[in-house]
Amino acid sequence: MSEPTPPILTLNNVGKTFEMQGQRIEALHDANLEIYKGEFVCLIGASGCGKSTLLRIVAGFETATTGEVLMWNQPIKGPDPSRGMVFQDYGLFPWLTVRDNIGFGPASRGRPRREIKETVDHFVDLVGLKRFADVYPHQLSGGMKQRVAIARVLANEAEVVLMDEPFGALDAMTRERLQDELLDLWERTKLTVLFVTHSIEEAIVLSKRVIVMSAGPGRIDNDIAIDLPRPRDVSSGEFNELRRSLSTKLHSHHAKVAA
Ligand SMILES: Nc1ncnc2c1ncn2[C@@H]1O[C@H](COP(=O)(O)OP(=O)(O)OP(=O)(O)O)[C@@H](O)[C@H]1O
Repeated sequence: MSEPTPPILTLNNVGKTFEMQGQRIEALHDANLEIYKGEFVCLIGASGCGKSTLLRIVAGFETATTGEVLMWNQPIKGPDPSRGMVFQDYGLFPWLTVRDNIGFGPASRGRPRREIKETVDHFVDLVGLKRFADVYPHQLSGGMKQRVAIARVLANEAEVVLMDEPFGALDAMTRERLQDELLDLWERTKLTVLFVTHSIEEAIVLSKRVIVMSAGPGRIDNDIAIDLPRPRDVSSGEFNELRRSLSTKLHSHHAKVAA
């Protein structure tokens, strides 16, 4: 019998406490989570409940105070291109063209020029920016910038894409279009995505699983499978039922914290 595939990411009793001006802030308490290759998982929860902290620990930008974080059963010891982060403010280099932004990772890892060109051409095409390959970030719309940021992570051979409210700064129409594009990319590339959002609707549209977090201290409260067929119809009864149930869960946590 073949061995079961291990999770791509594992969090075992992960905690994070920050020290700030003599105060201790428990940003994350005893978080346990397993994510399997190819899953699209959204983290949702009130402001300050530790979503970004959890993402940054997985990225390797922060170290956990307690517990362990593993990728393919190996401890995460720092940032690595296999875990690429996409931020709300894009994080592009303004002095580089779209092409050079996307090729930055492979170039800094010393890949041959021809290979870099092929990689960049492939990803520029994949995110539909062929016509804009030689322009600078300030010449792009927000949606286009976010596509460059995603292509940059993919060109760097990320297996896991960590997205911290990537569409939060975009207008509703652009946001919906990018959600569709991201789902299309995800289906084609079989990426594993861990995505932070404040929007219940966005979480249900995108996810295979929604992780509900709560504050004071930050922790994981629920892990909910979203089994709706794709593409998801935001006006369907089942979608609304899930929206209501997630909203109730989020608000009951707020109420507990406030009490
Ligand atoms: N570098 C830091 N130093 C001190 N405290 C921090 C630091 N980073 C985060 N925190 C604290 O940890 C807690 C969790 O913050 P975090 O940014 O992870 O929450 P969040 O759920 O992502 O919030 P939001 O939805 O508002 O972005 C907050 O109380 C925050 O003030």
